[in-house]
Amino acid sequence: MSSPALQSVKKLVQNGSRLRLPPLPSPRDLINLYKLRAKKQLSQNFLLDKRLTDKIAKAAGAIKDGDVCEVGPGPGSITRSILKRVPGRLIVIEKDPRFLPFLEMLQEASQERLKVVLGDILSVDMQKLFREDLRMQWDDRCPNIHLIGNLPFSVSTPLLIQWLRDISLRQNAWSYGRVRMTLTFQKEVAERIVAEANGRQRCRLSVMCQNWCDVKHVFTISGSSFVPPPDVDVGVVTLRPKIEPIIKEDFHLVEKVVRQMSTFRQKKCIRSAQTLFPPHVREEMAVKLLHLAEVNPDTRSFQLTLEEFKRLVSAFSYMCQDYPKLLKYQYGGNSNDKEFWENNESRDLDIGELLPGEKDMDVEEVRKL
Ligand SMILES: C[S@@+](CC[C@H](N)C(=O)[O-])C[C@H]1O[C@@H](n2cnc3c(N)ncnc32)[C@H](O)[C@@H]1O
Repeated sequence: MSSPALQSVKKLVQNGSRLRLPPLPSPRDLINLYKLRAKKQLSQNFLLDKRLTDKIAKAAGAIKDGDVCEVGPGPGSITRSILKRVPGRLIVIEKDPRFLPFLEMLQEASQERLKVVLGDILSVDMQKLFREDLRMQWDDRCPNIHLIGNLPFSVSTPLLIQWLRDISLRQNAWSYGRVRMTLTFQKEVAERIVAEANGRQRCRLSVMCQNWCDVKHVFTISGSSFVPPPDVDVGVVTLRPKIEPIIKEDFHLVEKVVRQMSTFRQKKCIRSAQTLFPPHVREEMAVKLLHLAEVNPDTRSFQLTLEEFKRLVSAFSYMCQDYPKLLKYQYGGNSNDKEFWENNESRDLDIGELLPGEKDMDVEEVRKL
C-alpha cells in the first residue's frame, strides 16, 4: 500500500516527533467513510484531538525504545501520539475488526515497530508479549514497558481488577516487573481510584488499587472532546505497581474483606463487617473481627484506612483458620442459609462455639500473624 498518508506516517515513525502527522480523519469522515456507527456495547467514544492524545501519551512518561501495549486503539489516534514518542515496539489490541484498515496502514508504515492484535484484552495473554531484554526484577526500577489505553468504559473496571490480581501474582504483563499503566476511566471512577480514606469517593476500588499501586489522577478530559461525546467527563489515571503491597494476603481474601467491609459505605463499619458472616452468628463474629483488628466499630466504612483494612484482613484470615468455611461464605448467596452450615457433611464451623458468651480470641495471637 502506498499513499501520501502512508508515506507521511513512515517518515514520522522513522524520525520521531520532529515530523508532522498526516491529519486524522474528521469525526464525520470517520463515521461516514467507514460506516463506524459507534457501537454502544463496545463503548466507542473516540478521541481525535491531537493535543489530548499527545497529552495521554506524555502522561505515560519516557517510553522511547521501550515496549508499549495500547488497549482499544480504535482508528489509531492515541496510537499515532505514542508512535511519535518513538517506542521500540508498540502492540495494539483491538476487538473491533472494522478498525483493522486504519491500524494496518500504520503498521505498514511503522517498519515492524507496530504490531496489531485483533482480540479481547480480557483474554489476551501478555506473559510473552514484550522483549525479553526489558525484563526487570520486581524490586528493581520499573521496566520500560507501558500499558496505555482509552479503555472502553464497559470493560475498564473489571479489567483493572483482573490486572490488580495479575500484579499481586506478578503474572501476565507483570511477569516482566512493575509495568506501569496509563488508562482512562469515567471521571467519577478515576476519582474513586485515587480517593483517600474519608474522601467523598472512597470505596472498594480505592482500597484495592491503592493496596497494589501508586495511583495518580493526572488530568480530566471533557466528555465533549470525544466523538460521539459520552454523558460524562473522562479521567486519565496512572498506576505504578508497589514493590510491596500494604496488605500482603492472597488477592481473593483481600478482595472479599474489602468488598464486604464496603457494603454499607456511609454506615458504621460494624454493619458491613456483619456481611462477612452467616446470619445466625454474624453479630458476635463482627464484634470479634473488629476487636481483633482493633478497629472502632463506630468508624464509617468510607473512613477506613489501608492500615485498618490490613488489620481486618489479618484478623479475618485468623478467624478462617478456625472456621475455613467462612472463606466460602457469600453474603446473599446460598451459603447464607443456616442449614448450609448445620447440615453440610464437612462441618468445620461449630455454631455452638460462635454463640454469645464465647471467650474472645487472643489479640496477641493475631498480632503475631
Ligand atoms: C473508547 S474507544 C477508544 C478508541 C481510541 N483509542 C480513541 O481514543 O479514540 C474504545 C476502543 O476499545 C475497543 N474495545 C472495546 N472492548 C474491547 C476489548 N474487550 N478488548 C480490546 N478492545 C476493545 C473498541 O472497539 C474501541 O476501539
